[in-house]
Amino acid sequence: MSDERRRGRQRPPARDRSAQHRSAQRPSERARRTDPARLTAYTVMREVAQGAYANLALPKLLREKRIHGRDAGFATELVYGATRLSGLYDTLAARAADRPVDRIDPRVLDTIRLGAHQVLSMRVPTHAAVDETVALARQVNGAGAAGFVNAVMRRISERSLDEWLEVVTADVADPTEALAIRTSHPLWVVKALRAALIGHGRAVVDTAEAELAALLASDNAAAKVALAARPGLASVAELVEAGAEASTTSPVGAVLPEGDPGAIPAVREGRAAVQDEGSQLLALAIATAEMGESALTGERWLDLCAGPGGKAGLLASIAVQRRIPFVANEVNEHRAQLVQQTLAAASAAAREAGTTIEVRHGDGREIGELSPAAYTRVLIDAPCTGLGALRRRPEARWRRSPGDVATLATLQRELLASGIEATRSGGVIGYATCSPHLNETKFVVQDVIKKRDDVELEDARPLFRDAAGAPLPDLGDGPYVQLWPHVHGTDAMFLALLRKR
Ligand SMILES: C[S@@+](CC[C@H](N)C(=O)[O-])C[C@H]1O[C@@H](n2cnc3c(N)ncnc32)[C@H](O)[C@@H]1O
Repeated sequence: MSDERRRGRQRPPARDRSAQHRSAQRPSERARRTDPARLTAYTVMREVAQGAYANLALPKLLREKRIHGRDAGFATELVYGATRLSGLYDTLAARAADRPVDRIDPRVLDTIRLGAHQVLSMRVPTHAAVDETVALARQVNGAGAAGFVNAVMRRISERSLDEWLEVVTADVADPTEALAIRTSHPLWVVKALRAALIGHGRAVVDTAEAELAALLASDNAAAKVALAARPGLASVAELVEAGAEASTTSPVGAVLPEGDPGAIPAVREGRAAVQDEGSQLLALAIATAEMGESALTGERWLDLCAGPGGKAGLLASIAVQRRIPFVANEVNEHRAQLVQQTLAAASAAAREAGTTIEVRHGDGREIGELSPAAYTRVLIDAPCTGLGALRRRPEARWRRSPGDVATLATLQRELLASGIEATRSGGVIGYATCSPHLNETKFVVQDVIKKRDDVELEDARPLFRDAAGAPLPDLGDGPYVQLWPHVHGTDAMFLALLRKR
């Protein structure tokens, strides 16, 4: 939690400097409107409540409202922080309002979440945070609600975050439940992540609590903006020239300390892309895995679940360099279009090189039967709960449920089986998720391969090399690779590497 607070210390918009003066005024005389950054944050919170994704809705609205620089950073921290920590802030709101949270209007609750985040986890002076939250409430929730928000905010601001955490966990005997409250994660997610840390060999029972606390803290910290230079289309040097810093984790990566990645020409032109460094390493691992002799000629690569096209972008550009035809498949039409767009630069390079990139719109479960043994490298980046990318998707932890794991596990098995069918003898298959949940990772792979004798599990760990070419440490017991945000600074990506006999 202290990590969250340290990283969340965005400077507030300039108008907060006049808040000291305003706090001496009577509430009826105070500002009736808040600033555009807070209003934008509120609007995005409401969109997220209707099903939008914060990481898509926020940049769009910031662009529309022409909010840039420090104010954009402030709005981003507000939305991400208030959304991630909404479970905790709702508990505090209920205490402060002396009523169950489901008896607080959801629109008013969003205003309180934003206010609580400013007071408890950001550097905004308390009086400014309370005044601005009341001004926002008056503007978007109405005058009656503003009085309620004022009372709730004043009670919340009577204690520091640490003091509140003591209060709300005082009667909680179970340490895992207390950790879930403190770090604002659903209990089932905390339990699943604890099991994953042990099951992937990252922790033993004695070290699990400390590892878990570090992992959950990293879920609440702002993730850096990572960029990938697509081989043959852009270089890390070009990204560095544009203001990024070369990644130490990924050979094709760079990290953007500040600014809009869309302003970098290579990103705008699809020659580079925003992409987690773990995803970059994973795509590079698939491209470099050793194949059996029978797969070395007439190569053809497949990304079975490609949308929106991040890993396909890296794989396709490498395939073009090697003059290998590449197929990206996606079941969702809109996402298939996104793949088409992100592969536009690689597709142009493919035409020039006399090779092909095809974007296919269809169900990956059918490809094994439609095109048996047609591909030499196959990536199955399966749809999953995304429990490994919670820091980038602030609302995800509240949207997912344990039932999703069971539904997805069936689809994951079917996609993996189809991918194996589509692979030629000697070819390699990568099964990946951005979740470390055991039921989506190891158990899927073990279950599928125990019913087959045409595939063997390979050690994926030697394929993970950092920017200097050194083996990436702490990848688990193998043969799988499991990355962790608190260890590698990447999303918690999982990879199983298989070879077709
Ligand atoms: C984890 S995402 C893939 C991310 C992608 N590889 C990237 O790096 O950008 C999983 C994708 O699988 C797609 N999907 C879900 N069911 C599918 C199916 N039956 N066949 C093919 N794709 C499917 C989803 O729409 C989603 O775009």
